[in-house]
Amino acid sequence: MTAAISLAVACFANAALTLGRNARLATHLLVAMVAGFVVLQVDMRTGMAWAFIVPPLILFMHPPRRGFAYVVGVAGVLLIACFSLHDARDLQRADNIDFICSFAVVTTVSTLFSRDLLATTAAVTAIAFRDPLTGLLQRDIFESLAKAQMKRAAFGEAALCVAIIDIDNMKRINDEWGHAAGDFAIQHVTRALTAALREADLCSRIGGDEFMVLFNGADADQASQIVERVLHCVSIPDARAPWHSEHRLTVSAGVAQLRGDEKFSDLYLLADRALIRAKRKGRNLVAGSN
Ligand SMILES: Nc1nc2c(ncn2[C@@H]2O[C@H](COP(=O)(O)OP(=O)(O)OP(=O)(O)O)[C@@H](O)[C@H]2O)c(=O)[nH]1
Repeated sequence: MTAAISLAVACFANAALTLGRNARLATHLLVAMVAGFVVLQVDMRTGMAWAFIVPPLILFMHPPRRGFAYVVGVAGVLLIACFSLHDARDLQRADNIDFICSFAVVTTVSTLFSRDLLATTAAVTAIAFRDPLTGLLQRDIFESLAKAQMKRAAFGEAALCVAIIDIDNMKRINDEWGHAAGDFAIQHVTRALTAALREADLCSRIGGDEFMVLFNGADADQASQIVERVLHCVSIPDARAPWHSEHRLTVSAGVAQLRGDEKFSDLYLLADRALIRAKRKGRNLVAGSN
């Protein structure tokens, strides 16, 4: 009865902590309570029977990568505690040996299952969050990450900028060398972005031939310099390009810096207007928003 009440209290505390977004502490608490419940059972047999829920519980609540080591650790401690606290004669009983073997099997199967789950989760995340042609972030994921970073930047000292980068004369590439050539151009620009951007910069293909970058900790001048590097990388000819030497691939860009409490849509508009100015000035240029 006491054990059942403590388990109920543990579940309640866990739910409260999880709702309060302290999920890690909630997990540790629940695992500790269940492990305590298992160890303090009146006899080893009942304790071991309850122990069966520990590995699946940990793997359900913990991210699988950490759950892998955590489950083995908790299961080991649990077994040692059961052995030390209960009557040693219990060990002689064949059915308890059966319990221990079954527990080991449940632990192993749960752990293997967690590895599968990890691989599946990674694959699904890659499909859901990434643009299939470029591997860059999907627009809506980029937008929500950018909004979160903008909120943080509004409270802090660090500057924040966004840039919109658009391939020049993409329609001509598609019309003259086909859509596969257009796709090649998009991938070429993606490679240039990956080479020129810093690790902290967020990048997305927000539309057909249009990319957006968020520079955290860079003002308009610094962001423009990085975008200039992108322009330089794009201009390096690729021998595999379907247009050979008949075309020179270039991009234009508009940069806007967060000055006050602008929303994401305001910054987008400023960067987009700057991009239009860069196109009007003759393309292959970076323009600022002022
Ligand atoms: N190959 C390919 N083409 C695309 C894709 N998405 C959009 N496009 C094409 O990209 C072109 C975009 O053209 P615009 O940006 O409007 O114009 P542009 O020819 O690039 O001219 P400027 O932007 O003014 O330099 C259109 O022809 C679209 O059909 C894609 O995923 N693959």
